[in-house]
Amino acid sequence: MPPNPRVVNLTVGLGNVFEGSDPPPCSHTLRQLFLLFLQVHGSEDISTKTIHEFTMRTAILFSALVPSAFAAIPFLNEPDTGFNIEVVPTGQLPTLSDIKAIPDFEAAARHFMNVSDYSYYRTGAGGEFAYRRSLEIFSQVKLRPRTLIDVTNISLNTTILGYDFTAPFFIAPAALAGLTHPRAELNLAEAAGAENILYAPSLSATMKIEEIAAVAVPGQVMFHQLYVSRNKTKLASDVKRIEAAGFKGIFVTVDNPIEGSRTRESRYGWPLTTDSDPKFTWESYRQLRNMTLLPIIPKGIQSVEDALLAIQHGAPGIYLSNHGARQLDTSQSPLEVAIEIHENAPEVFKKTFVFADGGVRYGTDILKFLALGVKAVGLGRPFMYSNLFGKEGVQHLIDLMKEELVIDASNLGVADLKQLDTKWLNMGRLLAFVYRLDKS
Ligand SMILES: Cc1cc2nc3c(=O)[nH]c(=O)nc-3n(C[C@H](O)[C@H](O)[C@H](O)COP(=O)(O)O)c2cc1C
Repeated sequence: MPPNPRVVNLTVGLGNVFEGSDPPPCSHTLRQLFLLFLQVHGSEDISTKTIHEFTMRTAILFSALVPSAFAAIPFLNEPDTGFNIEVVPTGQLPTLSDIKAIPDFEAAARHFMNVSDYSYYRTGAGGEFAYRRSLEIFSQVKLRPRTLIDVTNISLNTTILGYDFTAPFFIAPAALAGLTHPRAELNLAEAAGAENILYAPSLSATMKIEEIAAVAVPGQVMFHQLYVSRNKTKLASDVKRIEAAGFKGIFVTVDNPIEGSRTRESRYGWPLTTDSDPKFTWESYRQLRNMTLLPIIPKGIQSVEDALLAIQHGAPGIYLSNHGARQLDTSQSPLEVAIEIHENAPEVFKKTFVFADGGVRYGTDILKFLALGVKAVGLGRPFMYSNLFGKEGVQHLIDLMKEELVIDASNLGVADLKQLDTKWLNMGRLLAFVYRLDKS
């Protein structure tokens, strides 16, 4: 018997609806389900009511099945794009020109670094569920390209808190760059200077605050990360040193009242690199702001409530981050935080400058953050891995990302990055993956 065209249309349509799930349930399965449904109901009638009932039941069925299907997909350190690190002799790096995309740097690092040092960079907290989600969530967010748009003049130039840079991405603060290169943070600062992108060294850097500042090229703007020390004399001294060395802004880390439980790293006896004050509150944030004229941006905002509190307490910017998922496992990914804010208090993106990082590896990842209203997007681990190749490696990463961004923006049909908004994203599908706050 030829298939009933109405059944075919309906099931193909439903296939599209559920295509956001991964793997997509195919139209064939849906057709079988629908035929089964008709059989159970003992009816040949395909009325609107029957279709409606079938749709509702199938939706319920798939909403139960899809998350488990998704969870069953094994995590890939890097998607397979044909980079064969196995041909490189053990203990050697590939040639830099073989690094064609940002994830290649991590494959090279895992191959080259000793397991203890690699584990320090790579570690997430707990079972690393948040680490994996921060990376995987981007592939669940779909782009909606527009066509027939002149994209010949895309500029990546951007302004961050009044300072001009050549790209809307930056080098996020990460401790101990010396594990990858003897010149440690100096390479990162120099590459950022040569390319005119923002770099914010960590307070737990291998090099001293002043040593990093000394390699800045004339006019180069850098921010600095700050942990709020329990020792108030040290805290005052840290702030003064950052200011005196010429840094133009401070990211104060607020997502680590105490260090996270980092299982992978703990196997190798890594000591704590911070002495964060667990008593640090919004009131102390106000006091900290009185210690300097530099803008102090809370780094590690993970909810719409805290984004609003930061604005209430006069923060000149906020930084959405879960510390590379190193603090609290199963904390929502920063992309989800951006969505949460966009859904519940979109004015945040207008009232304050929003930075974000976490799992960013592709040009499209950056475009998704920008579409939600984030203005500057950070990368942590990739830059640390790129430092294995020295300053040249860091610059190679920056060039790759700039190139990808232009290519991706062109194919998305965005002539000007400032035009990006959620119309370029499939928001409906996206919201199916995030926790939506109860507005009642
Ligand atoms: C090895 C390592 C060290 C880090 N050290 C710091 C730090 O000292 N201060 C801080 O605020 N964040 C630190 N972070 C978090 C980064 O600033 C950033 O939030 C995170 O790496 C972004 O995620 P990504 O690695 O997926 O890009 C560190 C991250 C890594 C991987």
